[in-house]
Amino acid sequence: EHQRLPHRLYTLIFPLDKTRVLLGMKKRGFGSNKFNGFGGKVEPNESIEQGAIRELREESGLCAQSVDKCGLLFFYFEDDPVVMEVHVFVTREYVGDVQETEEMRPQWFDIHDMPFKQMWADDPRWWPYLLKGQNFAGQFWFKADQVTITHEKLRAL
Ligand SMILES: Nc1nc(SCCc2ccccc2)c2[nH]cnc2n1
Repeated sequence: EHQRLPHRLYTLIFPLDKTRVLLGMKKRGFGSNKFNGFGGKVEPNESIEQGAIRELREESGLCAQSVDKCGLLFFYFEDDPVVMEVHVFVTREYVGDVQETEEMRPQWFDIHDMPFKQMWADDPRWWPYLLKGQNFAGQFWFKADQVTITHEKLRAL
């Protein structure tokens, strides 16, 4: 029988504003000291989309009025059996004032000047699809260092 590896659901959401994207410098926990979108685990009592909206509000103070699904990413880490299933969203309609939180120090970046050196190693691979509005699906296999990508699959949907 085909043993499916256990998956855990996560969200990742990027607020866009014309030629800028809001990223957060993660101050603690998983992915700390990297710029990333806002996100985290999906709670049992919410949809994936509601989870993305909740995380954005909790981590940046922004309330998304609408979100667009833009990608699906699977991350495998050496010596960790649980696969991260990350649903990626963008939002262009949001209200509220950006604020620093315990989790995140938000910062706007020009989309053509992304701080990729301070982001996850896979991000430069799928960001061109996100910017072109092309939905994408990707799988990335990492070494235990969480930096080295040993294998990847990525395609436009
Ligand atoms: N951009 C990006 N993001 C993540 S995790 C995003 C989802 C998450 C998970 C846990 C806490 C908060 C947010 C990545 N993992 C491996 N490569 C990656 N690239």
